[in-house]
Amino acid sequence: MPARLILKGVEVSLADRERRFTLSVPDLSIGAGEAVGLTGPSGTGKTLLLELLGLLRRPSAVTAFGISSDTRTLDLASVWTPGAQSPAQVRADMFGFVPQSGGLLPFLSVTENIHLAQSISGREDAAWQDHLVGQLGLGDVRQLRPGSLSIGQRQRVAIARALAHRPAFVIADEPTAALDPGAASTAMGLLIDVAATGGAGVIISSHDLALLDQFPMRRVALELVSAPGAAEARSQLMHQEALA
Ligand SMILES: Nc1ncnc2c1ncn2[C@@H]1O[C@H](COP(=O)(O)OP(=O)(O)OP(=O)(O)O)[C@@H](O)[C@H]1O
Repeated sequence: MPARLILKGVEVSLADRERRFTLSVPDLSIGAGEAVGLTGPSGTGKTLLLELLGLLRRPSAVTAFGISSDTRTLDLASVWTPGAQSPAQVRADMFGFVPQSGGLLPFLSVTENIHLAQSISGREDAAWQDHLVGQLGLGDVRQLRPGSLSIGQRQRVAIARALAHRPAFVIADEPTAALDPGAASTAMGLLIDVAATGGAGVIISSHDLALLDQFPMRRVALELVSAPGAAEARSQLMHQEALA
């Protein structure tokens, strides 16, 4: 059985002196090769949810949070326990990230940026790297540095880099926000296709509902559920029908 990311009864909070925000995920499951679109009004916790999934935030409550397959279950809630595999190790091993605007290293070429993900994880695979460069239409610019690429090309490099080490899951936070509608649609389609080809599950946040509607993916949304004026703002993950 391919890997499946499973969350049940998971909560994560942000707090400072004046306020507290809690995101609740009653139930979320993302399978290998599956694409999930994440939406929700500004401030409902989309980035926080993606940070939780990518082990950048420690959950405050967990019934189940793990990656399961036939051969093993990796308990993601235990990565903060001393002596366990660290969040950074598990993150580098299991996840790829596509940030809002590239996040590429400016002094490395396209190929070197993509290859870095393989060398960090110890998963060198020149054939897969060449496949990604080809599928993402980057063959003609592979020797160039990010500064001489268009924004759309940079996002395609970021997609290739996120998938280069064959992660089980890809987390994309507003990956097309900086692109014009045509380039956004191309990049979104490629992200979904390339992730599926690599057998990776992908979760993509976007404000652009019309863009998400172009692709046949499962949809989840965050909604604010706290009463107005409540001491703690609370948001919750809801499941929606795919519209495409
Ligand atoms: N230190 C903090 N303490 C309490 N609440 C916080 C803190 N930092 C951020 N928040 C709140 O957490 C909520 C979730 O933020 P997050 O950035 O995840 O939302 P988002 O849905 O990604 O927003 P956007 O669509 O505008 O990017 C926001 O309402 C924000 O105001």
